[in-house]
Amino acid sequence: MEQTEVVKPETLDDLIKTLHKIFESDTINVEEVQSIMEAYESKPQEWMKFAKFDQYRYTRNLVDEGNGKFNLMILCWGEGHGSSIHDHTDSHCFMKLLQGQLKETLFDWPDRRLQSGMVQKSQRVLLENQCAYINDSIGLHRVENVSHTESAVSLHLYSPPFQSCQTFDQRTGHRNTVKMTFWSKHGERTPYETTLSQENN
Ligand SMILES: N[C@@H](CS(=O)O)C(=O)O
Ligand SMILES: [Fe+2]
Repeated sequence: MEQTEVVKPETLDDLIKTLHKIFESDTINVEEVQSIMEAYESKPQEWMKFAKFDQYRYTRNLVDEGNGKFNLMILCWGEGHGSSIHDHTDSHCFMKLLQGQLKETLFDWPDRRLQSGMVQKSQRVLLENQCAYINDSIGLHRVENVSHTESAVSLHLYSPPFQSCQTFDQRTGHRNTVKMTFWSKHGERTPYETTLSQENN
């Protein structure tokens, strides 16, 4: 596959422009997107307007709709906040750390017939500016900010965009489909009613 030279995006706007270009193509090169996202050096003043925290759970804040090809969003994780075990609805998922650290735990898909517990496959800590990648064929994950003193902020790109995912009970492997909502869009808080159904955390 054709891999264009990785030019370091100097700003978040720069990164967004480059992503628009890359996603004009119908085939996407995972390594290319990952390196571009990793090459952007996080500068809080560039993303602060999107970083809105909630006291109780992580928030999802839409940054850019990628011409319908991807959703780019900033997730804000307070101390001790974490997601459930979940899938990514057959999309590509890129996750770059803008601030702090996040622990990612990987799981295999549970066998529907066995109804047994889910055993973790691996675990890693993502550091500032690193960019991880997952999709449903790699498996499922849980993401947590395990710090008691530092918040964390991450930049996620999903392609194609999706509005719901499946969450899994670690003890039984039982799954639920949950709707995913935005705490804010383009820096503006989403009206209250539309955020009620968020359940992935
Ligand atoms: N995939 C999750 C965030 S994470 O835990 O990877 C979400 O979009 O809410
Ligand atoms: Fe995820």
